[in-house]
Amino acid sequence: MRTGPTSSAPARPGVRVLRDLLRENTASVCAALILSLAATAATLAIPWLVRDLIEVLGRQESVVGVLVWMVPLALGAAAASSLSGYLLARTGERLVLRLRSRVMEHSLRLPLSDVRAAGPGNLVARITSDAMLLRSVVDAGVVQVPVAVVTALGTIVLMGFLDLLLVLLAFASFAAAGCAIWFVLRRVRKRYESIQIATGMLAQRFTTSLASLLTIKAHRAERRTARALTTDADALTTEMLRASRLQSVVLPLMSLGQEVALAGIVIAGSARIAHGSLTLADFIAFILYLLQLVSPVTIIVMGFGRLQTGLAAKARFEDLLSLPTEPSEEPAAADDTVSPDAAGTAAAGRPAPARAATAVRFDGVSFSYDGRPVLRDVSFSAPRRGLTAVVGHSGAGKSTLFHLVERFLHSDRGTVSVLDRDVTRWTLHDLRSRLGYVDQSFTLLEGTVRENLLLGLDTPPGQSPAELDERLSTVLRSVDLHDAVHALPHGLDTELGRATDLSGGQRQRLALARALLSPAEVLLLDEPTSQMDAVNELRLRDVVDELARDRSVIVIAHRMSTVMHAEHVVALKEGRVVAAGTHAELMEDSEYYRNLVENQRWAPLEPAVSAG
Ligand SMILES: Nc1ncnc2c1ncn2[C@@H]1O[C@H](COP(=O)(O)OP(=O)(O)OP(=O)(O)O)[C@@H](O)[C@H]1O
Repeated sequence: MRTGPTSSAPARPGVRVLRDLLRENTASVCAALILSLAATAATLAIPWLVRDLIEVLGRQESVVGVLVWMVPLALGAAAASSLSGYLLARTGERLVLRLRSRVMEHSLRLPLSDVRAAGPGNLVARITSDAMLLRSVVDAGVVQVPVAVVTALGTIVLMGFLDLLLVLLAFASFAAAGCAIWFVLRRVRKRYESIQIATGMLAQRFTTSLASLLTIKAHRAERRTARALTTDADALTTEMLRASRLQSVVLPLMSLGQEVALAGIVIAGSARIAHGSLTLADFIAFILYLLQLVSPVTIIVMGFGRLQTGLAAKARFEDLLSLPTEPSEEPAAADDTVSPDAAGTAAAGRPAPARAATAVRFDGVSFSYDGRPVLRDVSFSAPRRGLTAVVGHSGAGKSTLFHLVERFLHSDRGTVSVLDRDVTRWTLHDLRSRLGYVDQSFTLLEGTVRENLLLGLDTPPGQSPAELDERLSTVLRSVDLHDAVHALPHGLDTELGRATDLSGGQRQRLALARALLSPAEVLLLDEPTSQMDAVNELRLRDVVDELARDRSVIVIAHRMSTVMHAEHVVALKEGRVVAAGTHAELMEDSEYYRNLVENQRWAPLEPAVSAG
């Protein structure tokens, strides 16, 4: 089975999410790095100047010469450090913004099957918690840890100038603690991978639960759903606690190393002072450097911890961004059935296939979901103009036909053509701009009525805002929605989807109004009147007839009235076309169709007329 247009395309290897993002912010990162190094250099000089100060005081000389250096250096270090911190935070925020928009756009361009497999909640977790974790790679990995390493090395070198033996002593204590910490941090990274998976699962279940809230409430399943969510939250907490247990030993291990070093140095240092091989000023400077070493070592240790978690997030981003998106702009292969035909495309203002005899054609098409055959050797065609109805029992494969036309899915065998051209030879953009699609759940986006109506239109219908409003009003009137929309708090500019929404039938009519505005040559309507009352259905049938006058309208119909009205009816049974023709022909020739009509719940709205 191929479940998406791109599943045959090779995965993009080696998406370097961090490198790409950093490249866009090189200047800020470099500035932050330079400022931080400058602050480090100034900080390193301070204990040395303290040593000079003690010596000057010992000789009872003026301290002004030393303070002239010390004060500006201390103030400069503070200023440079704070500016570097701000630049780093700004870069981090920009990076998160860029990353989020890249992930959101990429997710929207993925094949439907990949989005379903990943789960919307998991994708949401990428732009929330994972984005923040990746940010820490920039904070810690690009500036803080490298600068801390430089600071620590510089401090150790200066300590070496003061007393090499004491340095070796300090180094041995820190090295022992460092080895233990390294071992712990490696395990922390593994824990964080599990934490992010658990976070994604929780987000996924919560998102799905909120989307199904109506059903949950109607079935009084709040408590049961909350219990399932709590189980997922528990799993997350367990993982967090495991990570916290590991992390909780890191700082004490470091303190222990520092205390052992301090104790050893005080003992050894006192002995060396008594022996005359170390001055008091050098010893105090050495202790100051040792205390100063704590900060960079803490940054290194904690930074490595954050890096581990950030790198785990980075790997997840790279996995997601490596998934190939739908190829929207691949060049269409040469096809001599296609040529500019301005007359046929005045509405759309773009080239269309010339001599297109059929709007949609299926030639020996088979398709299966995970090896389970859904369509078997399907062949039929829908003419360039007029109404074609597709009928069949629930689960017969009717919606799957539309998904193949739209290239949401790819056939296993056979060819699907639109306007006499194999769908795989259209660019996705061109293909989908020629198709108008009203899906089964007549989905509206969260946005205003106006935005919903204009969705997918490259050019608004109307030169001026007044003309546009007039056009929208006409279309709304034709689906009997004009008064309902104008009764909304802000009319066309009312936000739908949250506090204000439409009824099921109104949503359906709005989705149809959107199709009416579309200049698409082929309209695919998946049960467009399922939620309408008889009056609205009759009205809508007239609208569809009007549409079918100069375009092809293919409708998946459960209502008898729609089917009888069609010029062409295709009957589908368990994924096979069992009959095709007019309603009258099928009533005559097809037992399956007769049974469908006789056993159906559809009630004719008017006496049957012979179609075709
Ligand atoms: N995403 C999916 N993954 C796996 N199987 C699927 C998926 N979508 C649909 N199916 C299966 O494919 C078969 C055909 O589904 P399809 O939605 O095309 O039927 P239909 O004729 O449109 O049904 P209905 O009239 O109830 O909408 C069904 O058996 C269904 O269970």
